[in-house]
Amino acid sequence: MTDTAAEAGDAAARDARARAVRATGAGVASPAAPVIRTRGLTKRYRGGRPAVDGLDLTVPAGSVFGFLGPNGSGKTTTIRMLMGLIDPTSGTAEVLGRPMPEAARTVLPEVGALIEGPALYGFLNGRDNLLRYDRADPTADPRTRRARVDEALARVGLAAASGKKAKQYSLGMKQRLGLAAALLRPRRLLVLDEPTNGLDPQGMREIRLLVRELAAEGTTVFLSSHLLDEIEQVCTHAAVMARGRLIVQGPVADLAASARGRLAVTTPDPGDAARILKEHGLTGLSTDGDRLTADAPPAAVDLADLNAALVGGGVRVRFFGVERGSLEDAFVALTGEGFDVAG
Ligand SMILES: Nc1ncnc2c1ncn2[C@@H]1O[C@H](COP(=O)(O)OP(=O)(O)OP(=O)(O)O)[C@@H](O)[C@H]1O
Repeated sequence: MTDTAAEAGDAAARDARARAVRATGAGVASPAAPVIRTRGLTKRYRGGRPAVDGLDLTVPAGSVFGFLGPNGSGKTTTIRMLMGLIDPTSGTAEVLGRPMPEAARTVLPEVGALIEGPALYGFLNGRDNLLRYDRADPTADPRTRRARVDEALARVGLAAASGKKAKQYSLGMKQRLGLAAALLRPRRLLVLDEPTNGLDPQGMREIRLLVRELAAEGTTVFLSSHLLDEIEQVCTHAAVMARGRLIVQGPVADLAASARGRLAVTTPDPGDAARILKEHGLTGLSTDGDRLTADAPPAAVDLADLNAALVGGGVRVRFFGVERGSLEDAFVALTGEGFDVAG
């Protein structure tokens, strides 16, 4: 297909979606409505398999929603469709209850976004970069501009560094300045694409703290990450992507709990312990020094009986218990693959 034909196809699809929205009267947001909702959202770049394939995503209002997946799983492509930067091949996306990309003009002023690093002028200092952003917003009152910029700088901890040129900023400072730009006006939704990518541990902690603060004030935060522990630390909800498809979504606590977890035993007698656990039908045994783990037994098995069997068999038990499943366990169980956290 030529570019023009592809664009014409996009335009036709957009018109069809707009007609469908008008016909159903959708597009009027109710307070309890999800902040993001996609149905069958699909993007196929030229040739190749879909980068995003039939995505049904529901992001509840007030959540910190982690969009998790290994590199190349379709996270950025999804975010770009949600923000109206590219058209879907098929399916629909609603942001703040309105259809995207059709309603981009009214939706985007209520959405703060940080996608693929902020666009900054290196030769301007932090404050002047923000003044530029604020000036570009036709709805921003010039009389309160300085106060707004100062507040945003303070918010992200850059007040003291605001006179420094942006090109002298560390990656973490640039990221925080980008966030400050997103926070120049009140937002109902913040969309952050890998906000801690490339940051040192201290920078990561600062961004996570800020995300929690914003969420506490009622802003819904949608953030993508390829870091499982990051999602477990800051998110209330998560969706897991693999190869363009949604694997699972829901409250983080439920997702982690759905993983069975592991029985762990610490003992100076690991050989005897392994034999006894095997005799009691436990599977997935693995020993590392004095620590033994196994798939958690089914609920019907009383852990007290298992512990008594070990002690009765002469095993000296230092620790015995089931360790909670992590999001990584859930991912591995659902996909049968390891989660590639490198990168
Ligand atoms: N403009 C493009 N043209 C063609 N293919 C693309 C384009 N952008 C992304 N892709 C492909 O689509 C797939 C999904 O990429 P995407 O960037 O959405 O994933 P991601 O989960 O955000 O990964 P990363 O964390 O590496 O950015 C990949 O196979 C990628 O190579």
